[in-house]
Parts: sequence; structure tokens; C-alpha cells
Amino acid sequence: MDQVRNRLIVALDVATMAEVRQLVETLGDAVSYYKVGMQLFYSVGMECLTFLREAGKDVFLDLKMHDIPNTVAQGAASLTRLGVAMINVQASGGPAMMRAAVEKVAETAASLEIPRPKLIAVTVLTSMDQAEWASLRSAASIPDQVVHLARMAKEAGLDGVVASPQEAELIREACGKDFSIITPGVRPQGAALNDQSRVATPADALKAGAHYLVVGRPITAARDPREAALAILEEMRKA
Ligand SMILES: O=c1ccn([C@@H]2O[C@H](COP(=O)(O)O)[C@@H](O)[C@H]2O)c(=O)[nH]1
Repeated sequence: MDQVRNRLIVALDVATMAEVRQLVETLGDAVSYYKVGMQLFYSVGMECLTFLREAGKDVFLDLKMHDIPNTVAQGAASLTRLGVAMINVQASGGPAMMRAAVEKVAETAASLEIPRPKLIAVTVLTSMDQAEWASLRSAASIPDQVVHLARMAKEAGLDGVVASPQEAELIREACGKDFSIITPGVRPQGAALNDQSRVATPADALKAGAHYLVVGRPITAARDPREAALAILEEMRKA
């Protein structure tokens, strides 16, 4: 079960440490990897990272950096010093920005003699549907743009990308099996979509080639979060 458990990342989209403690305690040994995003990090800062580290959990710090190369590189160095397992940038920041972040993460981790966090790039948000995409006036289709950004991230030296499970197979074909694919937009059959658009079930996401599944509300907003997480893990295990 461990191999499957390490591939489920639960999004802690809450605002207080009380909620974090309650969820992590309820989920217990079912979940070993958590995603800390803007809502939680901007509310409580380091306290949640310290708590998760002491609980023996891995952390994906999802702050989606997007700025000029020097600013993102320095930000990536700061996040590397926090000792988390994964951090990210927006691929639309371009190759120079991504290369600068890759170099700075490696340099910082080496100088501190700590493991280097995985550095990944966000492609096209999973909430974006065709109508919303059209409003951005991009000439490419969503799948073409996702694959383009994934190739660019790989060439810049990043470890992987965030994308919808619907694009996972195309990314795997274009970038190979060692390039990590992290997929939010995961919804068990019949679950509420909330604001997600390009979704797939946990089983379909894995079959399409996703390495890690990010799941938030289907677990954290469930009546019984542990039962919901175990059901997802069982579906992953069967897939
Ligand atoms: O394209 C993206 C990038 C990031 N996310 C994040 O994943 C979780 C998904 O939460 P759910 O409650 O399962 O919808 C959330 O923290 C997003 O910020 C994403 O959904 N799509």
C-alpha cells in the first residue's frame, strides 16, 4: 500500500492550524504527503511546515511562483531552505526563469547539504475549460499548450509538471516516463467537481500516467475524510 500512499498528495486548503491538526490527525497513517498552498501558507506561515515535518509527512509547497528570473530564483532558494519535498513555478514565466530557478535550487541545496526539492512547473490550470481558455486568445489548443510547456520545462531542467490527468498521456509520450506528472483535478466517480473542469477519476489519472494525484475537497470536505482517502487509495491500488 505504501507505494500507492506516497503517490496521493492531500491538499490542505484550510486557513488555521486547528483545521490542519484535526485533518492530519483524522487521516493518520492513511496519508503521508500533503500540499500546502497559498491559503494556508499565507495564513499561518512556517508553523504548518514545522507541524507536518514533526508529524513525519512530506510537503509539496504550492506557491506557483511567477516573476522575472532573478526574483523567482531567489524565491526558489528561500523555499529550498525550508526543507520541503516539492516546490513549483508557473511554466508561463518562460525558459529563462525556469533555468534560473533550477540552478538556484541546486546551488542552495548543495551549499546546505540538504536534499534538493523537486522543482515542477504549472502548465494550464485544471479549472480552465474551453470557454475560459478561448478568452485568453491563445492560438494553441489546451492539450497542445500543455505539452509545449511540459517540453519547455523539461528542457529547462525541471523535474516535472502540474497538469490535468486528461493531458497526462500526452505529456508522458512527449517527455518520457521519468518526468514527473502531478495531477490535480482528480474526482472519484460522482463527486462534486467544485471549480475543476478538466478532471478524471483516480484510477483513470494513474492509468494515463500520472505519478502523483493531488486531491483536496473530495477528502478534506468529506463527512469522513479518512474513509474518503482510503477509498481513493483502494481505487489507486486496483488501477
Ligand atoms: O492546475 C491546478 C494547479 C493546482 N491546483 C491545486 O490543487 C488542489 C486541488 O484541490 P481540489 O479541492 O481537489 O479541487 C488545490 O489546492 C489547487 O490549488 C489545481 O487544482 N489545479
